[in-house]
Amino acid sequence: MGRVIEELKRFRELDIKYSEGRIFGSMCSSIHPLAKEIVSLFLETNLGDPGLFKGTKLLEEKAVKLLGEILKNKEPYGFIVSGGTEGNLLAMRVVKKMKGRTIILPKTAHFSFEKAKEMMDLNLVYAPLTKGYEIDVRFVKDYVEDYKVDGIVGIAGTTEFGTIDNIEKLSEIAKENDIYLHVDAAFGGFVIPFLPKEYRRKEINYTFDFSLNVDSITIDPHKMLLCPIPAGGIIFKNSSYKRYLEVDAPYLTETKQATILGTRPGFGAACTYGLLRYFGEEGLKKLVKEVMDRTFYFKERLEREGFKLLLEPILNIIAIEDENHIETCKKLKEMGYYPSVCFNAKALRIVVMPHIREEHIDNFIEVLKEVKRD
Ligand SMILES: CC1=C(O)/C(=C\N=C/Cc2ccc(O)cc2)C(COP(=O)(O)O)=CN1
Repeated sequence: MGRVIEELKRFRELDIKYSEGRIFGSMCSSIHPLAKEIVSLFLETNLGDPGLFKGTKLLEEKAVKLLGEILKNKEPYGFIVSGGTEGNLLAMRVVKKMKGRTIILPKTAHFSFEKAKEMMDLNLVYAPLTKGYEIDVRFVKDYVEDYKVDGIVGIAGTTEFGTIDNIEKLSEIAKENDIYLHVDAAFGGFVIPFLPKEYRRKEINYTFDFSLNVDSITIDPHKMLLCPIPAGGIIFKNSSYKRYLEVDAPYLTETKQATILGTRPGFGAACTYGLLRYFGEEGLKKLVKEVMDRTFYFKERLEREGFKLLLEPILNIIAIEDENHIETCKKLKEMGYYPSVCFNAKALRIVVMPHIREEHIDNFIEVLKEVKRD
């Protein structure tokens, strides 16, 4: 066995480690030490055959219940799945069966909806963005008055900018027109509810949960809850949505299966429950405050060096204006730094995850200055 491990270690050494402080474009981070212990406990569990793993299935149900509490839903129905992509795919599966195939969504929508379109033959209508990079609600309101729309997608914490669509207004449109509303809070779900008041702005509507007329929400533990991959979350308003998801699964210990993955790990559910119990509301508020403090340290340092941000950070995501953002990003990667780029704007994209410390920010800014000098 030692021979195999030695060979595998040589490959692992080729990976960049979050702890090196050079990964600036990831929405994942170093997993919490507690998670490592939970993974080893639940590594061989399979939620694809829950009758064999009754304890692990109970933990998934308890994790869904705790996510329901965060999302103001007393009777949540859902799963800990492989990621935000599977969460969004499951929501689109329900929309198509329940209502139909036309979905209106913002241009900031994650590309997982393009996968859903190809897999389910959806008709996606991309709504334009406001100057604040939120979905243009007026466009949505006008469009649904003229055309049949079956589902609306709003993003609570966009991948590119961390902006928050006005879910309250979208929920009013959805209710008035009997349209399904899915909220993609894959990233924002573990940030927005815990955002300190000093980082909340009066012009932004932060409400995105089931207190509104919302049918489903994606919320990913393997992003800001520091769970190991894979751990996505999909929560529906209640168990009435079950009938649109379940297929017969004759040879399993249970006769129905709803998720896209059949055989699926149980440690994601165990880590979600374990870390939610470990952190609690105060722990998550502390974690979010830390990354927001560092986001604004980053902002101030950048602006002091003459860089311009595309918008004031809303969550722990920074967009740095750059006419040659693709080239700049390429050069930074050649120098060993890994930010990302925006799609709907000429800007470098930075996600300030917990593994990024102030000294990493200082080093990044020195390298960025060098790249921009050349
Ligand atoms: C709003 C939204 C997202 O920002 C998102 C992923 N985002 C970012 C995924 C990512 C993670 C680590 C990394 O190094 C690079 C990218 C997904 C898909 O989530 P996934 O399937 O878990 O990747 C859905 N919605």
